[in-house]
Amino acid sequence: MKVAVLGAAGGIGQALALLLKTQLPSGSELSLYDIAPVTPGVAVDLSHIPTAVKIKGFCGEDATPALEGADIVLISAGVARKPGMDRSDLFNVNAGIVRNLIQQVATTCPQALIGIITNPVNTTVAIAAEVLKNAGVYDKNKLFGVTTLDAIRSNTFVAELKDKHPEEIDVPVIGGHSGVTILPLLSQVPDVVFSDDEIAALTKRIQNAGTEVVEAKAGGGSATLSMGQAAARFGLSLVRALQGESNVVECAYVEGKGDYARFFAQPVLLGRKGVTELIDIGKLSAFEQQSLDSMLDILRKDIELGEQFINH
Ligand SMILES: NC(=O)C1=CN([C@@H]2O[C@H](COP(=O)(O)OP(=O)(O)OC[C@H]3O[C@@H](n4cnc5c(N)ncnc54)[C@H](O)[C@@H]3O)[C@@H](O)[C@H]2O)C=CC1
Ligand SMILES: O=C([O-])CC(=O)C(=O)O
Repeated sequence: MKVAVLGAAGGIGQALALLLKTQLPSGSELSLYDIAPVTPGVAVDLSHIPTAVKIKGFCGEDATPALEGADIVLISAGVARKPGMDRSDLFNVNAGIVRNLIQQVATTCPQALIGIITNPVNTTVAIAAEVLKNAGVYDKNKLFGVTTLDAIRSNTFVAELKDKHPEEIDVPVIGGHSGVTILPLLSQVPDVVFSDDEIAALTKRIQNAGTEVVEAKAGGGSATLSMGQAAARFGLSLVRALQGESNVVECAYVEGKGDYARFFAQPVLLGRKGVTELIDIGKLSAFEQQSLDSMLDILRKDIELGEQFINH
């Protein structure tokens, strides 16, 4: 099993690489790539941790050596938000970065499962899909926008509010990954009852949680450590699915049936070939249905922007 992290010298990339070095199954290979010259050094640093995971670091313009033979590629390369910015403000820089990296994935490891972390996820996943499609190697079951951070935040905030253990809580989060497109399905959390006010406040906090971190870091970037944890959880779920484990379910932003938008975050069953089943989003409360209806225009426009960036 080989996992490649692109953007590995960054805040997310380094946290993710550390978690993968300590948690990937024995015999795995971990490959770190970033344009930053420090990247081989990050790999040397991590290589001193005594786990049976081989690690190598690569830097410069060419990601190919890092991608050769990769089964899973996780991409966090790109710029992060500063206070006052929206995720969509990152499009100008990050769209080109994702396009270039995915072009290299398309030629070097087209069969790999790909997880896109780089924002704006609503748009960068559409960019990746179009690049892969134009290269003739697109498999919609193998491309994921990583929205796991929305799920782990929801679990944390609900547990805090209801005095539960966070690991007992599993909130499905659907839609996309920015502002009102992030929709936690709080009505589906078993054995927890919320007042209408609690639902409204929690939903807003989950939608604004990225901004909460951006403001708290005061110009020093956005979520990196919690995102490292979220990406590691998602990446390790992909590993378990590739190894044949059954019942591996995660919420992720995928190209599904198109009932709501071409790409939509929802629970998916993972298997050896990526998504093996789209799990229905179930029954929504009136509040959730209304929130879903009113986000769709925004989500569809975000997706269109990515498609046009490649096919203009
Ligand atoms: N999906 C999600 O839930 C989340 C996504 N993010 C996004 O993840 C991205 C990365 O965030 P951080 O790690 O905090 O940023 P960072 O600035 O700490 O790291 C980004 C890394 O990307 C590298 N990079 C830039 N251009 C590159 C290229 N062409 N090829 C390879 N590497 C390149 C940089 O050298 C840097 O090491 C941002 O776009 C951020 O908005 C952040 C948090 C959550
Ligand atoms: O808010 C940001 O810019 C980073 C991000 O996606 C998150 O923390 O959810």
